[in-house]
This record gives sequence, C-alpha cells and structure tokens, in this order.
Amino acid sequence: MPVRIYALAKELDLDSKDLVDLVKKAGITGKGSALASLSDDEAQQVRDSISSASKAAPKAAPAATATKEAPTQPVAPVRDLDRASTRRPAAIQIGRPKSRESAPAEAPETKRPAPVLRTPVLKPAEPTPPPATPAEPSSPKPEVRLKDVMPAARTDKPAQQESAPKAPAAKAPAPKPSGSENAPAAPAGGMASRIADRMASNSGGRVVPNRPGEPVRREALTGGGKMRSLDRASTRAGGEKPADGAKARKREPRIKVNLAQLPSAPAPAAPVSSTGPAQKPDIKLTRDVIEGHKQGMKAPLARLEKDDAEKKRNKKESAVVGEFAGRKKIVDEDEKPRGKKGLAGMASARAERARGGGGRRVIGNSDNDRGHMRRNRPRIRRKGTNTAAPRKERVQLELPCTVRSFCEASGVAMSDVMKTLMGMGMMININSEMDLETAELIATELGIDIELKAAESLEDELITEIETLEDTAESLVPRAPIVTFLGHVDHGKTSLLDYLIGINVVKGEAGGITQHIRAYNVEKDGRGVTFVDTPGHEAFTEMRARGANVTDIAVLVVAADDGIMPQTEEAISHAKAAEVPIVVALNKIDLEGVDANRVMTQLTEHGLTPSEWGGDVEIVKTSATTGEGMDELLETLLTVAELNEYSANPDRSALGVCLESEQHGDKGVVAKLVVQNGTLRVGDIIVCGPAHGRVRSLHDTLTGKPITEAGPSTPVSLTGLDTPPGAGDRFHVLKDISQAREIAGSREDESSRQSLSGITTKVSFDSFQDMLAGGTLGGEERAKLNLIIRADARGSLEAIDKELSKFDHPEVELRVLQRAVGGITLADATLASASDAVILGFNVIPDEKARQLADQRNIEIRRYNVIYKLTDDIRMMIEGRLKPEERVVELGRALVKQVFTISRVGTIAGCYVAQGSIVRGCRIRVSRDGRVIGEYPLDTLRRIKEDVKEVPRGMECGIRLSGFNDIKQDDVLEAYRIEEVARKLD
Ligand SMILES: Nc1nc2c(ncn2[C@@H]2O[C@H](COP(=O)(O)OP(=O)(O)OP(=O)(O)O)[C@@H](O)[C@H]2O)c(=O)[nH]1
Repeated sequence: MPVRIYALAKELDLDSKDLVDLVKKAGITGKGSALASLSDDEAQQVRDSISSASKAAPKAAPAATATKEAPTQPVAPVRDLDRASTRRPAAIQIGRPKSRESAPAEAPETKRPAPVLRTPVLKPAEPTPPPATPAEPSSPKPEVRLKDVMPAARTDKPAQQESAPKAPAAKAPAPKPSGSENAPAAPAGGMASRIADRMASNSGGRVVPNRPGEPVRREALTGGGKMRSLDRASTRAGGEKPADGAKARKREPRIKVNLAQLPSAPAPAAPVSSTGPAQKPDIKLTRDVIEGHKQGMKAPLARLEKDDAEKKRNKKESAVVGEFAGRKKIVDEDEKPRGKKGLAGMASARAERARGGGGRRVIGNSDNDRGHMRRNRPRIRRKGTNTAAPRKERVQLELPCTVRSFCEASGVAMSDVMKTLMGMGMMININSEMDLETAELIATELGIDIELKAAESLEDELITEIETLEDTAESLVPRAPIVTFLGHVDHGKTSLLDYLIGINVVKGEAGGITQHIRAYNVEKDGRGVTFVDTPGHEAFTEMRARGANVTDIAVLVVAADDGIMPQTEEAISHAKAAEVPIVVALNKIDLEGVDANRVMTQLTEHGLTPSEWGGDVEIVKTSATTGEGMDELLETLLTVAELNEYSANPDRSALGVCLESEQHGDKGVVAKLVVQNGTLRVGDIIVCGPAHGRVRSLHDTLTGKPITEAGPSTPVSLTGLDTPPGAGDRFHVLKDISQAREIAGSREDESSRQSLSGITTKVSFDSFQDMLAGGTLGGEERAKLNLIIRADARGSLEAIDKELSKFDHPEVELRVLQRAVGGITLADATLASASDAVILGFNVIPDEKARQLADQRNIEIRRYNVIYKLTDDIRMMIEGRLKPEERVVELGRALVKQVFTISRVGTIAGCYVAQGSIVRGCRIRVSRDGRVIGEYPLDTLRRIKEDVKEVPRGMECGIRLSGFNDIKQDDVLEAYRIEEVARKLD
C-alpha cells in the first residue's frame, strides 16, 4: 500500500524534509514533496538505504561524542548517547536538525552539577602563580598595611568576615590558587595599599564596617575613581606611604581627605570698599563731561564732591549691613519702609531719589557706583535678556514642532529663524507648526544638524508592544491553518468551499449560513481548517497591502477543462508574492475529455512543478460536483499545516484581522474577524482600526450560534464596536476603554491610518537606486527589485523577459512578480503596493482604478514603447546612473465621444476631459482597448469654435492631432508634456 513521505518520516522518526532528500539520494525520482506517495517497493528501498547508512553511525557517533565530552564530562549520561546513536544515526541527520534532536547532546552540559565542572578547572591552574604574585615581594609595604588593617575589620563587625579571605590573598607572597576570588585584590601591591589607606582614612583609623552597598569598600576593591583621586591626592600632598599601618591610622585619619587638592581656583578678590579711594579710578570721565561746565553744564566734579559728602552722611546706614561690607546689596522692597501714598509719597520719593536712594537702589551707593551701574546697564540688560539656550549643532526634533520649539531646541534666536523663513517667502509666526521639510530647510540654512524624532503615541506604546510580544515555546499550541481559495472566475472556488463546508456541517445546520459570511472553520478528525473566502485575488492582496496577511495556505483552483487563464496567472503571482505554500485543486476533473497533464504542464511553465513530477507543489484532482478528491484536498491541507507547524498561544489577549464589517439596523456594527493569536472573549475591550468598544457578543460564522470565546484561527461575528472597521484592519485587545478610545480616535487621522496599514512611499527606480547607492538594501543578501510587467502582446513579454534575463548583477536580483498581456489593472497596482514593486508597462496604459490607486499610494508606473529603453533604465538604475534626461509630465485624459471628419481639415475628435486638463502645445498618446497605438503632437484645441489654451476637467472640446487621422470613438487621449531634466554625472 502506498505511503506518503511524511507518514514514513513519522514512522522512522525523521524530519519529513530530510526524508525527501534521502528518497532522492536513494535514487527515487519524482518525489519532491513530503506529501508525495511511495510504493511499497520504494518505501522498502528507502528503509534499506537508511538502515545501511545507520550501520556506520553507531561506531562513529559515540566515538565522536565520547572524545568530545571526555575531558569535561566524565559522567555523561550513557542513556543519551545510546539514544543519539540508535535513534539518530549521524549519517541520516541531514537537512535541518530539529531542536529537540540536538537536545540530548547539550543537556548533560547544562544539567551537570556545578562542582563537577569546577574541580577540573581549578586543579590544573594551581601550579600557576597568579600574574600579580611575582610583583608582590618587591613591594611589601601594602601587604603589611593591609594586614594591620584587616584584623581591625574582623573585630569591628562580624559581617566583615566575609571579606576576610581577601586579605591573605593580597598579603600572602606565596603562590595562590588561580581562579580564586582573591585574585582581584592581588594585581598590585599599590591597590592593597590604597584599600588600606582608604579604609583607614574614612574611618579615622578604623575600618568601616562591611555593610552592603558600602561605597568605600566597593570602590576600593574595584579601584574606583574616587579611590584613585585620593591616592593621587596623597601622592601630591607628600605621598610617603608609611610602612606601618597603625602609624598610618595615627598620622592621617582624615588628613588625606582634607589634603586632597582642590582645583586651583583664583583667590577671591579682596573686597573693595565702597568708600575707599580705590573706587575712584573706576570712574572714567569723558572729556565732554569734564569740560561740561564750559558749555553751561553743572561741573561734574563738583557734583561728585557733593555726592561724596552725602554718602558719608549715609555711612551709618551702610553700617547696618556692615556684615556685607564691601558688597553691594539690593534691598528688598519689603525691608524698606513703605513709601507714603499720594503727593506726600511723591515728595518723599523725590527726596529719596535726590538722596540717590530711590527705587531698587544699591545700598551705600555713591555717584561712583551709580555711574558705574549706569555705564554698565545696557551691557547688563543685554546679558540678562539673552536667555536662549546655547546654540546646538545637532538638534533632535519631535514632530510636529512649532517655530518656538525649534528655537528652544536649537538655541537659535527667534529672529534668525523668522528672518530665514521670510527669506524663503514663508510668512509664519512663532506658533506656526513646521513640517519636516521646513525644519530641515531652516536647519540647512542655519547650519544645524537635524534629527527627526516622531512623538511616541499611545498607539506606538501599546499596540507595538502587543504586536512584538513574543510567545514562549511552551505557550504555543498547534492551530488550524487559514486557507484562501484563488483562481480564475467560474473555475469552481465557491463550489469547492461549499462542498467542504457541507460535508462537515452537522446535518440540518448548513441552512444557517448567511450569504455575507466570508470565513468558516471546519473540522476533520479533530483537526480544524479555517477557510477565508476573499472575493478574488485583489481582495486577497489588498489585505496583504494593509499589513494583514491572514493566509497560511493558498489553494489555487484551476478548472481542468480551461487550464490556466489570465486570472489564474494573476492569482499565481499574488500567491507567490505572499510567500505562502500553494496547493493546486485541479477542479472539474469529472468532466469528460479533460487533460490533466496539459494543465500540469502549464503549471510547470508558471513555476509550479507538481510533486509527482519531482517538484514541490501538491496537485489534488477534485470535483466539487462528485466530491472526488475532496477528502484528499482536506488531508493535504492539514498535512501542509502540520509540516509548517502553525502555532499560537491561546492564553494571551487576542489579536487578529477584520475581514469585513457592516452596520445592522438592530444589532449595530457587526464585524467578521479572524483571531490570529490569543483568545477573544465576550467583554474584552478591543480597538480595530478607527473602531473601538467592548465585545458584546460573539457568534460562530458557520452555525450562527453564540459563543463566549474564540481561540486562534477562529473566525467570528462580533458586535460591540462603535463604528464599522475596514477590511484588513487589525484588532487588539486592550485593558482600558479610554486607551482604546484614544487610539481609535487618533486613527481617524488619515495619515495615522495609512501608517497602521503599512502604506508608505513605495519603491521607485530612483528611490531604489538611492537605497542601493546608500547601501540600505539587502544587507548581506542581494537586494531584490520587484517588477510587474504588462505588455501589449505575448511576443513583447518574451522579448522583455529575454532582455531581463541578461541582467546578472552581484548586488541586485530582478524579481518579476507578475508578467501578463493587457493593460495595467487594479490588481497590478494592489500587488505592487503590497510587494513594493515597480510596474513596467510596455505599450499599455493603466486603467482608471489602477491609476487612482497608484496616485494614492505613490506606486511607480513606468511606461515604455521601446524595449531597449526599458532595459536601459533598469541597467542605469542598477549601475547608479539612472537620471532621466527627459521626464514625462502627465497633464490629463480625454475620452473620444464622437468623431467628425471634415474635408481638407481632417479628423476632429469630440472629446470629454475626464482628468486633469488638455493644454495647447502638449503631446497626445492615443490608446485603444488598453493599448497604446501612437503618440502625436496636438494640432488644434477648440471649445465650440474658439481656439483655446486649455480645456479643464469636465469640459468638452474638439481635438485634432498632427499626423494622425484614424481616431475612433472610445479612444483614450492622454495629454502629456516632456520636461527636460539635466542628467547628473557620477
Ligand atoms: N462539472 C463540474 N462543474 C463544476 C465543478 N465545480 C464547479 N462547477 C460549476 O462551475 C460553475 C462555477 O462554479 P463556481 O463555484 O461559482 O466558480 P467560482 O470560481 O466560485 O466562480 P466566481 O465566484 O464567479 O469566481 C458552476 O456552475 C458550478 O456548478 C466541478 O467540479 N465539476
């Protein structure tokens, strides 16, 4: 009876992939997958080859293990070695070894008791003296001092005994066992000396008790900075180290600390008496002032004399604050007697001012002082008002930021920033928000290095934490695979799914299935499979583009009578790009005259080689009508799941993906979700895209019955959300409803939603070139440039393929995700978005939906009409020379509604401008049925009967092309302009 390779692998206790290799080595061909079947003879042949290989293994394996383990593991468990040699012969351990297989060899090492390991390590080391030991006899001083100190420590406090063994280590000149804990104390006699000195000096001659966390001891033992500085200080201060530790304690109990040299600071200036003559030279009178009396002014020297006399009168007052003699003190307003109010107050204030004591004046002031203060006032004010932080060269900016926060962060004066912005034609105020570009511009202008720092939101904090939380190996349990059906229209996807559900649904319950349910979980032999029914590969890839790759296995449905059709090709591309295992259901096998081999040949041409032909793709012949092969399909899916070991942790809070949602009149929002990990329960607080809420109810999507919880891989219908989330939005369970509300609210912002779904600027030729040049692609592997190619004919595709195959660059791998004939579709744009691909169109144009999505998501669509230009672009991009000489600027599109032929004038196309505008002097690209048929200059552009410069969107116009009269109704006219762009040389 035939046996599958994975079943034989189980029987022989081998890894399935290893066994596939062994089968090949045994000379059996056409068995490329673990699901391939072996006949009895073939199975026996494999068993024989394994047993012959294992004959040599028991000799080699134990010997190798024994020699390896003998020196360090004399008591290695014999049982483990036996298992290793008998169950896992070395000869058959090829391929990827399982972790549990390698465990027996490692286990004895990790489990071995510590003493067994220590003994052999210590013994050989004994004869070797520690490195510091030879130095010790030549510097005996420290040992003597430490010896004297340590007994004091022991008697001082019992806890000190812990450190006692260290003392002999430092003291003993004899060789000691290496590896002992004493080693750190030994390196230099100086260290021991420092420890002793430090201990002595810090305890006034007594060793400080050995309390945990005692800084002095720790630093002393580790030679910390403080210790060194003290040591240096002592050296500088005379530094003789007494031979006797007791003396040391006597002589310098605290002296060392006191003697530690402070940084040489300038001696404080002698206080300047405010009344002393020494102040006078400070008054630098200008010539004008001195000669002022000649011009009718009051002679300043006379005034100075008067003021001086007045100051002497106030001397007594100065003496009140005599303790601050020599300093100037500002009298606090509270200390002064309050001034009188009204006229009397004004008079007294005037009088006080006349005395020179008004307002916040300097006590003991004189005109000398006032003059001094006045002269310096402007300078002081300048100094005082310049509160800006010192200018920084490197700035960290948290976006969004205002002009004010930019100035504060960078230390640049507000006026400088404003001036720069005004110079750039930006009129903004200090509270205006700056975007990154503006911030960078200013930084460049001002010569500051700027570093963008995005503000951390609750989303980053909580959701990222949930997403990155790794489950331990013990918490993981097998989960049902999530399977998606893909394929050409009418090839039988729905029928297959219906059949699979029907055979597993309890009789009579199938009627409960609603039309809207898109995910089902069925069971076979106690093992589950979850089917997600996405309406076509665009939806499948769209989920991926939104960062929600729920699919584990893709089932490609191909009708045996039709074979591979255009949508099948697309589906293959999408499934391959998703990098999930593909199982082919060769459906409608019940139809007469179908040729399965023909389809298998087609599949091989598309890179899906059947396992029975030596490839690794399982092909199951099915019929949704008769039920043929349905069990085998289910079993194959379960086996693929088993091989891939899909697992999840049901004990964590749930996370997953929303498949679709709708607003019900009575139930509120009903969302269909798939739990990917954890368990979702009624009452949980969830946030899903812009929606949040508490789970009010959960229902089984297949039976419609209410359930209280849903584990990994379970699809559920959920109520309780406040608003319908989008298909592909991820959901997470949070602890706090306010957090869920905040996160959901922040996602309403479109940019936040886009970042959540992973929609960012896509790869373009230019960006790829920059990344390549910057070394930010690929790492150690070759950088991959994903391409989607659409061409007008199969011949063009083949020619492009041939050209691309010539590229063999060591750093770049061209990866064609999809190549097909026809215009660029929405599916291409979705695939490009999900896979960071560039779309290359050869003589084809994108349809409206594809164009819109490309605009929206920044997907690069490059169009060519000459193959060598396409290959030149790729070559130049790879070589870092891609700088377009001319850039095509798309202006607008018009649809030809009617055609008029006027004799002697030619053909006039009556058009409707559907997008952008048609501009005089532009060029027009004419497309028919999605293919470009030519490009011509615009000759005439008219509205009604008038020549016009431009016709905007939504208007009608008449267009005549130069050199082309064969315009037809429904042709698409695309207006564009070519801009010259200077090519930069390397
Ligand atoms: N003879 C035969 N007919 C089948 C089989 N499977 C499906 N059909 C028929 O093929 C037609 C299309 O089947 P669907 O299941 O709707 O195909 P589909 O791929 O889901 O089609 P779309 O949902 O439109 O993409 C139906 O008329 C089915 O009865 C089969 O195994 N044998």
